[in-house]
Amino acid sequence: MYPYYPIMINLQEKKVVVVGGGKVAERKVLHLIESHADVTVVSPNMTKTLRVMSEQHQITWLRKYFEEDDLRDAVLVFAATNDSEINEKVRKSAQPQQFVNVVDQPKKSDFHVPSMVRKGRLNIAISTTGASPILAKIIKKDLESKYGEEYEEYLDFLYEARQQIILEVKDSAMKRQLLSAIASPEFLESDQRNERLRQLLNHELEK
Ligand SMILES: C[C@@]1(CC(=O)O)c2cc3[nH]c(cc4nc(cc5[nH]c(cc(n2)[C@H]1CCC(=O)O)[C@@](C)(CC(=O)O)[C@@H]5CCC(=O)O)C(CC(=O)O)=C4CCC(=O)O)c(CCC(=O)O)c3CC(=O)O
Ligand SMILES: NC(=O)C1=CN([C@@H]2O[C@H](COP(=O)(O)OP(=O)(O)OC[C@H]3O[C@@H](n4cnc5c(N)ncnc54)[C@H](O)[C@@H]3O)[C@@H](O)[C@H]2O)C=CC1
Repeated sequence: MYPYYPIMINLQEKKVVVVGGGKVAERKVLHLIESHADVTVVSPNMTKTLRVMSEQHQITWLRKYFEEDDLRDAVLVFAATNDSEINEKVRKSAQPQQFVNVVDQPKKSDFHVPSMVRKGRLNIAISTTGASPILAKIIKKDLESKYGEEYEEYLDFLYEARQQIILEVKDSAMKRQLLSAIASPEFLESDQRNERLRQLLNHELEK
């Protein structure tokens, strides 16, 4: 077992090809669309949800059986049919620089899709490296109860506050101290975050 390398990847306007249009393909496509990827599904038929997405031009549907040329220009490829021979053919058709996920062959996949907790800018990915997708889902539920909806607004605040601190505070020790201060339960729970930040900044800058 090789350790996989986790990254948060910006897929905006990147071409992603999903071969197969069943339940598993649908789950992958929904997350890809959330990330604004340019998704093409190659499959003679698709689930109702995928059909609606195609009608609404959220995805491109190539209504056909897979052919090698369908992978052209894709950065990511999902071999998500229910036919393991076709999935293998997809994998073999890919160029070395393309990353392929084979839904029924974890060991032959260049990447796995983790379970995800998303609260705005907070993005937690859970992987069991193929050992147990169900455990990944259980851990996700657990983390979802710990990191609730309040984190979305809080992270937006942290983002803005950090930009402001970087801009206004030149001393690196002071900067570090302020960045730590705002990443605390006190700020998470406060409903007067901006006022508190201003006070802190004024206090530090007067020193
Ligand atoms: C390797 C990986 C490759 C990949 O797909 O990227 C893979 C492979 C396989 N999954 C299988 C089955 C199931 N997968 C799920 C669910 C999810 N599977 C996901 C990811 C991954 N699945 C990657 C590793 C993730 C990790 O390392 O933890 C999640 C996290 C993300 C997503 O898919 O979006 C998503 C949870 C989404 C959520 O958080 O809600 C469920 C449960 C359910 O559906 O409720 C079952 C049924 C129970 C079971 O079998 O365990 C099978 C057997 C198929 C068969 O029986 O033929 C294989 C193939 C094999 O293992 O050989
Ligand atoms: N990685 C994961 O998370 C999981 C993987 N699986 C695996 O995923 C496979 C697919 O599962 P489902 O989506 O439920 O199957 P499904 O039967 O709902 O869908 C299969 C899709 O593949 C398409 N297809 C078949 N031959 C094709 C070809 N030559 N070219 C293009 N498309 C083709 C069909 O038209 C259909 O849309 C299962 O066989 C299972 O091994 C199952 C559960 C979870």
